[in-house]
Amino acid sequence: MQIDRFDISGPVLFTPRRFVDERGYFAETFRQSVFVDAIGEVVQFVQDNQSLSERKGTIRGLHYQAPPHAQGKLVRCTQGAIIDVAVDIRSGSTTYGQHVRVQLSAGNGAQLWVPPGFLHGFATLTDHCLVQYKCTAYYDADCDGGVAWNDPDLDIDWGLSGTDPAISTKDAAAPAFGAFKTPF
Ligand SMILES: Cc1cn([C@H]2C[C@H](O)[C@@H](COP(=O)(O)OP(=O)(O)O[C@H]3O[C@@H](C)C(=O)[C@@H](O)[C@H]3O)O2)c(=O)[nH]c1=O
Repeated sequence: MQIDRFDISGPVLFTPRRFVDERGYFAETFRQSVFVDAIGEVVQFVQDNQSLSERKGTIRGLHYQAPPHAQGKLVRCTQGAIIDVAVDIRSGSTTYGQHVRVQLSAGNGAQLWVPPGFLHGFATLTDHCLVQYKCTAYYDADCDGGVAWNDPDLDIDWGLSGTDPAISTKDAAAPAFGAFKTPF
């Protein structure tokens, strides 16, 4: 397992080793001991999610779930490719408002750990994009929140270069980052 860190503390990129042979490959996609060692704490995943985005240029985000139901997420793309983004919204963090941005794809097998205290979102770079993620807390609609994906203060490059993005009604109505009060 290759483990990469960022200038922003918290998020970690995991890239499982692939054992390639004439059949294809084998990979351990999750190993608790390696994961716990890398993030420096014990967490329990209680929910697995999967979303299919039919078209390239779909954006889901930026989302968070507020305490007491805050979620850490381990995100991967198992069909197609995405730009995955985690924005630091931890009060008092020296990197508050800054983000980590990675490409996750079926090809690279990489997985991003998005800890509690981060907004999360992704943009699909291909049609028929399948994204799967493990969560450390159950979904709770009352704690669900978001921030505008295209907020100029966040200045996120979603890698869409002019493509008109497909956005949910909920995400299109999300508040600006400046109007948002972090619950973390
Ligand atoms: C996230 C979620 C949604 N739902 C329901 C609520 C709603 O009717 C429907 C679609 O929900 P959404 O529009 O919020 O789905 P989506 O926009 O895909 O939301 C997801 O986006 C990514 C970026 C994340 O980080 C996730 O945590 C989650 O917020 O599914 C659940 O039942 N359980 C869940 O865990």
